[in-house]
Amino acid sequence: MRGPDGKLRDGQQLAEGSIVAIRGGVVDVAFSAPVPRVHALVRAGSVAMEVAALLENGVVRCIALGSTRGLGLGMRASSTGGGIEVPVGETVLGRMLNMFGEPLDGLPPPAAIERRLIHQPPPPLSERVLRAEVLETGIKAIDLLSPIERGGKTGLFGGAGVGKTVLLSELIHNTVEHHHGVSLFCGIGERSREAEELWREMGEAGVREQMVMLFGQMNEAPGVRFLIGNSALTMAEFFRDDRGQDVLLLIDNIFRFVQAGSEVSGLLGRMPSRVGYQPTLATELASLQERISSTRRGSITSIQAVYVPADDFTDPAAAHIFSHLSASVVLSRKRASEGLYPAVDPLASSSVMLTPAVVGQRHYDIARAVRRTLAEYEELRDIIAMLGIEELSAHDRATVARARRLERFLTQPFYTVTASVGTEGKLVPIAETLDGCEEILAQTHFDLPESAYYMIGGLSELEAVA
Ligand SMILES: Nc1ncnc2c1ncn2[C@@H]1O[C@H](COP(=O)(O)OP(=O)(O)OP(=O)(O)O)[C@@H](O)[C@H]1O
Repeated sequence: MRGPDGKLRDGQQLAEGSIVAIRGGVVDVAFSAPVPRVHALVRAGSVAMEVAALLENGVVRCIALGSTRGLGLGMRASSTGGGIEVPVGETVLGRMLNMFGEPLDGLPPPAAIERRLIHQPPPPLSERVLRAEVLETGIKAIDLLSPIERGGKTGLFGGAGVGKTVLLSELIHNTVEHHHGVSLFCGIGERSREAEELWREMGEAGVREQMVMLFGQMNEAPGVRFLIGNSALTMAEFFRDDRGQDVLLLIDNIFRFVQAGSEVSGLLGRMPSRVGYQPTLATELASLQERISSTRRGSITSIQAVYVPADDFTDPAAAHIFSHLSASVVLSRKRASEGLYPAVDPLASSSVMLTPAVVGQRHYDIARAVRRTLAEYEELRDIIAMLGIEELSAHDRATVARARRLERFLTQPFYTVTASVGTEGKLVPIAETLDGCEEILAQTHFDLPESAYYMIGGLSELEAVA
């Protein structure tokens, strides 16, 4: 690739070729020597492409990173042999950029300290560290049942419309302001409207200056949605490695990265594998996820929304993403339909942080007791539906009473939806969440109706009512 000044760098040689085939977003270009290598950037007119495969006789197969409209057979294409680079450094902070690091916010391009290739190896194993530290979010259900690991990876799983984006925005609201370091938001294949909203909200909250936003939304070419994660990581790695900072990386939605990989794979003519996904799904995902790691120098804490197709958690994409995470917050449609927001499924959500050694014995015991109570209630639900609650033993009735209160206590008003719901959002420290759950498990204040526990902050609010 030419430098920002458009000139060739030392040792680079311009290769000229011509287009011999175009199939959707895949373009074949025939080069006489030198033939560009895999991941080289090729330009034809205004269209940028990345070499994905080398065919016979100097023909390279490229993925277009924009619309191929206007390209024609025989058209000239050129490559310097260099790969795609993005600007890195403090000057990208406060900006909204695309996968090339070009502005989407209408301002001049960031004057970068340096430009770096978007494909980079993950840090070596010997450099990695685990800190076993919890990132408190102020969201009761998450802090209690699925604590987020600082420097780890958390997934927010859910089918369409169960509240992934709302929860991710709330997490941004609750953590970005208190985060000492930089934040990076990477939008992959979601709606552009959501991108615009987030950009505006971050500006209003005054946190934009310590944040970079990269977007490759659903209207972009599959190649863009496939590569934008790499662009984001290259920028994040600069802050982690060169500046020794803690980076908060938010991704909405990592499933769209897998989906884009599948589109690209199809266009490249590869035979699909299980459920139609690309045969390279595991490798592609790992090459991105492994770069998201914490090292001796700095950390990357990532929170990734994961769309689960047709609410099927055995879907290969969801299952593979799951295997990379240290905490999984699973959102359930049933809870969302009952209005129990955030719709966190207490039995399906998990975290490697939830051990006595990390969160302490008391937290661990309360979380287990809450889970057990809710699991017992789940089993009793069928009997209640068939025979009515009167048929239950006194012991079971008490379990149901506790479970229904816990369920409601774990709901919480969010800042993100204040305008549409009408209640001001609330942050609840983990100590208050633990006290609250303990009191419910001990059946304190049981004279109050269940509804008193719904959409409150800490249990002290209940005492005010009582
Ligand atoms: N915590 C909440 N409190 C109140 N309403 C909520 C909450 N979370 C989600 N909702 C409701 O659910 C709707 C869908 O939420 P959201 O857009 O976050 O879903 P999603 O899972 O990201 O969906 P998609 O897969 O379509 O992107 C919201 O517009 C809102 O009406």
